Amino acid sequence: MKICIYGAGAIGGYMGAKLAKAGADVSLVARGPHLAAMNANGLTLIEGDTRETVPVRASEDPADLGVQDYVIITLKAHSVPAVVERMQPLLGPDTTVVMGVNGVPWWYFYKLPGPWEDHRLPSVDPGDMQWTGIGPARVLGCVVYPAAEVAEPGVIQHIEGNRFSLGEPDGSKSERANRLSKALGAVGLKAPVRPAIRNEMWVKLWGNLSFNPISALTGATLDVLCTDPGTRAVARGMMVEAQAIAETLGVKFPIDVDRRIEGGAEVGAHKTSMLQDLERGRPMEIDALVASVQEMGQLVEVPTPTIDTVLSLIRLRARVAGCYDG
Ligand SMILES: NC(=O)C1=CN([C@@H]2O[C@H](COP(=O)(O)OP(=O)(O)OC[C@H]3O[C@@H](n4cnc5c(N)ncnc54)[C@H](OP(=O)(O)O)[C@@H]3O)[C@@H](O)[C@H]2O)C=CC1
Ligand SMILES: CC(C)(CO)C(=O)C(=O)O
Repeated sequence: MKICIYGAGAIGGYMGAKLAKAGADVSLVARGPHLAAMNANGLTLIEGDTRETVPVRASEDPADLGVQDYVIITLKAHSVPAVVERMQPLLGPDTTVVMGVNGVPWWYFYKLPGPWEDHRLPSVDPGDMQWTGIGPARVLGCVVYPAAEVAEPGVIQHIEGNRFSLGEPDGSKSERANRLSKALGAVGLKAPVRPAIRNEMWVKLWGNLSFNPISALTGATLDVLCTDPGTRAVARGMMVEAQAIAETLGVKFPIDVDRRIEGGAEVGAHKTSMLQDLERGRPMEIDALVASVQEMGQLVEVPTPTIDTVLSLIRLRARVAGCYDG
């Protein structure tokens, strides 16, 4: 089974190191000093007290790697449209593409029964580039739970978690999902196949939608922003609006908003990825995490006054910092 991880930074590097260590046929698409370090010295994974280095096959050019059974995309959401053309050599008629990316996925409405079936989302898929160039029939949904970072080029620091939930857009228990689930399970990751992946996606998105921009606007870590009465109320307002949108689309939430905020607080003094990106002057995932939910609200005619307010603030904050051009 040939697996290629496209955008093997923190999350893709973590998964790639686990697969490579177990002898899987895995290759990585990466770039810059991180790619150079992996090719020179191998990929190092620090997990708990263990530090292990494995040789990996890595390239910036997908044409070096050939047609794959699975392409697992672990780029930041805004980086995907630009690589669709470049990834074509990896895609054959039977290639499955797993979107290991936070936020509302571009394929969200594919095979979603109801009035919006096959609707496209310009906020995450401008010009339908992914819908046309990857194709929703190839896609296996994924919710990414581990936390990791690139500690230095070629070195991945695992922080916590090992679950990558998988799910077909139509909820079926497919052969392709089961095969990947087993392959990831065999290397020590958890990859359950879920019958309703969108439900799980929204629970994760609740946090990213609200905690990420609030942390970037305030500089506060999760423990602080989830317990300060003012920012907690803002997060709650955004989550309640998101819940109304999702429920209109048929989503069922297994927990309530307050439990989700408590879960955020329990993570502790953690800087969200959006705050980290702002501090490092890197592009921020504002469209996939926040603008996409506003767009869905407009589609299903659910008002989003709190999301609108926070979105306008975070957009301007990010533009001023040179981290966003939307
Ligand atoms: N890190 C985490 O703890 C978590 C992340 N996620 C989500 O997972 C996704 C991936 O995040 P993360 O792993 O942190 O991101 P990273 O930025 O660490 O990884 C993406 C990698 O892709 C590389 N890349 C970008 N464009 C290209 C290109 N054109 N060709 C080759 N390589 C490229 C980047 O290089 P460069 O650095 O040069 O841009 C980077 O090394 C995001 O959606 C994120 O929100 C979800 C849960 C937790
Ligand atoms: C906020 C958090 C920890 C969970 O919602 C996250 O996923 C992120 O930092 O991007």
